[in-house]
Parts: sequence; C-alpha cells; structure tokens
Amino acid sequence: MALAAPHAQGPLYLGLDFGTSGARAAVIDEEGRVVQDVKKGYGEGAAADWIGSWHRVLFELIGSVDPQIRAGVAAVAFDGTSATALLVDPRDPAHGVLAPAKLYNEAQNKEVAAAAKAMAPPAHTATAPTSTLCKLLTWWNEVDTDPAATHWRRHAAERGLSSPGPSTSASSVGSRGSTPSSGPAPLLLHQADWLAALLHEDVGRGTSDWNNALKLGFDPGSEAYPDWLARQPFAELLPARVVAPGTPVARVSAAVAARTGLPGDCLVCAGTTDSIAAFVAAGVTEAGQAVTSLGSTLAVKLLSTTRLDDAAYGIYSHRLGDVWLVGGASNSGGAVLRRFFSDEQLKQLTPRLRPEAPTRLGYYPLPAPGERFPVADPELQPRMEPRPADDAVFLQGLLEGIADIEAAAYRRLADMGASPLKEVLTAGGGAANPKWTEIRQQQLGVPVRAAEQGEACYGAALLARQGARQARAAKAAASTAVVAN
Ligand SMILES: Nc1ncnc2c1ncn2[C@@H]1O[C@H](COP(=O)(O)OP(=O)(O)O)[C@@H](O)[C@H]1O
Ligand SMILES: O=C(CO)[C@H](O)[C@H](O)COP(=O)(O)O
Repeated sequence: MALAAPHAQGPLYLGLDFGTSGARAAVIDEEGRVVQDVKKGYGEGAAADWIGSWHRVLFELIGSVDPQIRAGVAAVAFDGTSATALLVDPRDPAHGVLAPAKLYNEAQNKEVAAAAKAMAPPAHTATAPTSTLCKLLTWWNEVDTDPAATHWRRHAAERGLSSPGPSTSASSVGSRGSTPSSGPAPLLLHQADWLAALLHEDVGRGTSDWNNALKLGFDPGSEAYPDWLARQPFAELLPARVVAPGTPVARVSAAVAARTGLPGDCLVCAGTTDSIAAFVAAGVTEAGQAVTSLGSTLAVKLLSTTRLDDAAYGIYSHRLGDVWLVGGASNSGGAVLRRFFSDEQLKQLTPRLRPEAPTRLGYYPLPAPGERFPVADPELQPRMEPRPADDAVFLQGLLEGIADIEAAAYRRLADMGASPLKEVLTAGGGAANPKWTEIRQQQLGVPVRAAEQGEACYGAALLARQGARQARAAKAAASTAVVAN
C-alpha cells in the first residue's frame, strides 16, 4: 500500500526483510512514518533454488515500490535469517554462488560440530550444529573429502573462471595437502550480506554486521574475530569487515541504480538478523523488556544488562549499540501451525479458542526433529499427538505448546541471571492472534502485547535511517574540519 507520493517529502529509507516464508519491504520518512510497505512470497518451489528465489524477489520487491518513492530513497538496509550462509566467488557474488545456501535451521553433522567445539571456547554459540561456523566447516571439509565435487572448482570450470580455492594450508578438520589456488579464495556471506552486495556490487572480501556474524564466532564485545577463529586456515573465507548494524557500507552501483530507479547516491547500510530487526522495530529501550518474534520460528530477545552465552541451551547475546539482547531461537513457531492450518483457517478457528480452559495436551510442536532453544538437541522429537477431533482444541494445544516453550525460554534466561522480565512485545504473524496473546500472558505472568511496529522490515528501515544520518554527520564534520583548517 502506498501513501500518496506528496507525503514522501525529504529523504526516505528502505528496509528489506527476507524471512522464512517471504520478503517484505517498508519505506519510511525522516520521522519514521511508513510511506509504503510491500511484500512478496518466495513462491512454490523456492526451496529448490533459494538463491535464485531471493535474487528474483529482491528486484521484484524494489520494483513494486512506487517509482516516485523509490527515487527518494537515501539508504537501504536488510535483515535476513540468522546463520543462513552462502559460499560465493568474490569476483561474481550474484551468480558465482559455489554451493546451495545453508539455511538458519540446518544442523551440520556430528564431526563438524565436534571440530567447532574443539576450536571454540566452551558453550560458544558458534559450536551449535546450526551455527554459521559449522556450515563453513562443512564446506571447508568437502575440499578434503571430495575434491572432485568441490563446488568452487566445478563452478570455476563451468564458468571458465580460474579456479578459486583455499591457499596452501593445513586444514583444521583434516590433513590438507598443498592445493595451490589459481584464483581468490571463496567468500562466506550471510543472507543479508549477500543481498546487500547485490545492490552495491562492491563486495571485496565481504562486509557483515555484528548480529549476522555472531554465529560465525565474531565477538561483538571486542568488535573482532577472536584469535581462536582468526588463526584458522579457513580464516581467509570469513567476511573481512564486520561492522555495527546500520553502518554505511557502499552506494548502490550505477548499474543497479539504472535497473531499479534507486538514486545513484543511495547508501547500502549494514543490516542485521530478522529477530533483531523486529526488536529494533518494536522500539524497546529498558532492561527487562523483551520481544518475542512469532514468525515461522519462535525467537526471543530480552534487553539485559548482563551478557549470557551458553550453547548448551542455545542461548547467546547479540549486541545492539551498547546493550545486550539475550535469548535464542526455537525451531517451533508458525511453521508448525502452517503444517496444519492456513492463515485463513487460523482466523476462523481462533474465536473458538478458550484460554480459560487449557487443553493440557502437553505438546512440543516442531516442524521436524531437532530443537535449538531453550533445549539444544538436534534430535528432539516433535510431540503433537493425540490429535483431538475438534480442530479448535488441536490448535489450542499447539498454541499452548509454543507458549510453554516461550515461557521456558524466559525462565531459563532468568535462571542464568538475565535482567528480570517485565514485559513482552510480540512481532511476526502470530502477534495478530489475541487468544494466543492471552494464553501466552497466562504462561509468562507479565504484560504481553503486540508491538506497535512489529515488522522486521520496519526495523531494517530504521537502521537505514541511522546509517544515512551517520553519513550526513560525518560529511558535516569533514567539511567543518576543512573550514577550520
Ligand atoms: N492468526 C494467526 N494466529 C497464529 N499464527 C498466525 C496467524 N496468522 C499467521 N500466523 C503465523 O505466522 C507465520 C508467518 O509469520 P511471519 O512473521 O510472516 O513469518 P516469517 O517472517 O518467519 O516467514 C505463519 O507461520 C503463520 O502460521
Ligand atoms: O529462526 C530464525 C528464522 O527466522 C531466525 O533467523 C534466527 O534463528 C534468529 O536468530 P538470531 O537470534 O540470531 O536473530
């Protein structure tokens, strides 16, 4: 929906959210008012080619913003699903993707998880089987275990590129003979990093942000890769720059400006993950306030004065400015509901739910075996039987089960010394369900309400605005310095 273009006075800011089931864009003005918001599903069959789907939907989404509004966009920022990883040829990140993307919830094998545990500090979030580090180790390991199938060599041959590949070095996950490289080392990018690179086309050795790089092993406290990671033979594959969310990275390329109608001086800013973007959108500022993202997955973020990290429970701390957002992400959530009910069916059944009469079905709703948080168990089995004959009772059992997981997550954080929970704001598709809010409030024992701005793309747009303001301030300071001298 687009407000009349005359409302779109002054610089505008575009936030793009690439979630699990679809992508959304929000354009806001300097005051944070939404000028236009659009969304697009990835379409049937997207899972067969995530990279092609994301690439297509990115330009379709930008193209569906009103041209007049598009022409006023001063900065763009992305949020993507956390630990969704791509391995690219840095010479051609748009088309030179060297292996199928590994999604946020794909747990890597036990050997790789053991290799991550052997190199990282105990209980570090990068040791989780779904971490970006484990995904990188899987790709790195393939060079040793199956050279013929090594993606980057096959890809290079198919495109007549000189073969990129690791420089001669001993692999930490196997004995690697010398493999002289005739091209640049492949580059690991997160989904949000890669989408941003499609717009600025100036990827170099990669730029990521504090939040996306956390599960790779980046330390947002020291704002650097820790020594245990920097000294690994695969360190050359890591994004070279990791900056605060919202930091200006580069301008859109001339070709992309011509293709999209974005201004040639439009800034592409560093992004974040989808649950952090939802947190930014919600405008939470006090310790004890929390945001639960009820999207395809259940992600919990509590603003805490204490930093907590324990992979045994899937708990980690993101940094935003100078505060810590402690929490994690469960595999439960809306993706389970969608297995049984369309959004329309949810709307029809919800009035029949009775929060005052719990079903006591005791479900642990999961879309498939495996859980990340507040239980970190890649083999945890779903529990969603027996299924009552009445769909309203079955739905209530599922909603109660997800609410139980949310409550257990906040209890775990409290047990570990996080700031006491005071209030929960809800983002994502599930925020629209008043009966679910009632069920959750009963479980949590604190006020629960829908965030006024619950869309992650709004949070990404706020980060774009922050980056543009940062660039303007730096320009003003530079011109003042010139005058002073
Ligand atoms: N009325 C509702 N009650 C509960 N859940 C809902 C409702 N409407 C949509 N959902 C859930 O919201 C999810 C989509 O939310 P969204 O924030 O778009 O997810 P994502 O960005 O992770 O793809 C779906 O899985 C759907 O089951
Ligand atoms: O589950 C997800 C898919 O939507 C989230 O992207 C992700 O796992 C949340 O991670 P983070 O806490 O790093 O934002």
